[in-house]
Amino acid sequence: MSSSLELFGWDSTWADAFAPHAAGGLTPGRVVRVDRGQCDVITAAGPVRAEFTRTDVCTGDWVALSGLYLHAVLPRRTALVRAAASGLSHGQVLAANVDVVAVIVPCTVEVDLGRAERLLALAWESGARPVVVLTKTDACPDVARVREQIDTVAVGADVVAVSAVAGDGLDALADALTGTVVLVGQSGVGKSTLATALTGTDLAVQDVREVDGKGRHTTVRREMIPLRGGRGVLIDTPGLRGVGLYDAEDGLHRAFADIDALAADCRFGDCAHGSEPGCAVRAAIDAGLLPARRLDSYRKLIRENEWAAARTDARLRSELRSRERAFHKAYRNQFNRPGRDRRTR
Ligand SMILES: Nc1nc2c(ncn2[C@@H]2O[C@H](COP(=O)(O)OP(=O)(O)OP(=O)(O)O)[C@@H](O)[C@H]2O)c(=O)[nH]1
Ligand SMILES: [Zn+2]
Repeated sequence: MSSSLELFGWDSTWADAFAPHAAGGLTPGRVVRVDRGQCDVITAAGPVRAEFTRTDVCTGDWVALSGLYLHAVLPRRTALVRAAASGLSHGQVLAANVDVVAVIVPCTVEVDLGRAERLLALAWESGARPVVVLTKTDACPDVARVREQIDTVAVGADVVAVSAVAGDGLDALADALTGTVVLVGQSGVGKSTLATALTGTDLAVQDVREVDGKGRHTTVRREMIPLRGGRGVLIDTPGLRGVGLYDAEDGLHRAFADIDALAADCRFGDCAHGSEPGCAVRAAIDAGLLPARRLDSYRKLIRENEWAAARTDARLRSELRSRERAFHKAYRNQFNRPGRDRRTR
C-alpha cells in the first residue's frame, strides 16, 4: 500500500482486515472529517469527499470506499467516547483508532487533580495509551511540586513536562506522541500551541477553501494532521472539552489501579473503605502513602459514571413511555371517531 496511507497509520493489520474488501474491488481510506452525510477521506490517491448513509462514522475510522460511496467501516481498535450531549441516550464517539490520548495539564494554575483523573479514566477506557503533558513550565515557579502532585494521579501513564514558549521538552514529547494522537484538556491549557509545535501547522489557519461536490466554495477544517517527522497524525476534533464519563468502569479501574491494588488486601471483599476493620486502603491513607483526596475522587467518579448510566436508562424509559402514550392516543382517536377524519378529507 502506498506510503501516503502509511503516514496516516495504515499497517499490515489494517491490510488484513481490509483484504475481503480489496477482493471486492473497494478502496481503503481514513476518515479525516465528518459532516452530515458526507465525509473527507484520505486515500492512496489523495483526499476525496465520500457519501455515506450509516450513522456510526467518525474521524479516525478506516473505511472501504466503492467509488465515492462509503461502503464499510473496519472494526475499531480503540474509540474515545464521551457521554453524549443532552437529548441523546448513548455515548458519542469523538475519535476512532486513537493510539495515544495526551491529557494536557497546565502548571500555571493550581493543578485540578480531579479533572486529570477523569480524563485519564476516559483515556484508559478508550483503549489508547494515556500520556500526561504538563504545559507552560516556563511560567511556573515550582515545576517539581506540580510534577509530584501529578505523579500521584498518573498511575501507569508517562508524564512529560514542556514549554512551548522556551521549547523545553518538545523532543521528549514528540517521542511520546506517536501513531494517532489526540490532545484533551480544558480551554486555554495550551492544546493549540502544542498542536502547532507538533505538526508544524498552525491549526488556527488550517481552514482551507475548497469546492464541494455541488461546485460551491466551502471552508473545510481538516481534523487529522500529520505529525512532524512522519511519526503519526494528530486528530483535532471539536468537542474534546468538558468530557463526561460514559460507561467507563474499566477505564476507572485502570486509572485507579493503585487503590484497587491496596483494596485487594482489605479484610472484606466488599470493603467500602469506610470504618471497616482491616481496611488496607484506610491504612495506606493513615500511613501517608495514599492521599485521602484520591479515594474521594475515585468514589466521586464511580458515582458520576453510574449516574450517567442511570440517567440514559431513565431517558430511554421515558422515551418508550411517551411513544406508548402516543400510540394509545392515536388508537383511541381512530376507533372512537371512525370515519369522521376520513370523510372530511
Ligand atoms: N507561558 C506559556 N504560555 C503558553 C504556553 N503554551 C501556550 N501558552 C499560552 O496559553 C494560552 C492558551 O494557549 P492555547 O494553545 O490557545 O490553548 P488551548 O488549549 O488550545 O485553548 P482552546 O483553543 O481555547 O482550547 C495562549 O495565550 C498561549 O500563548 C507555554 O508553553 N508557556
Ligand atoms: Zn477497604
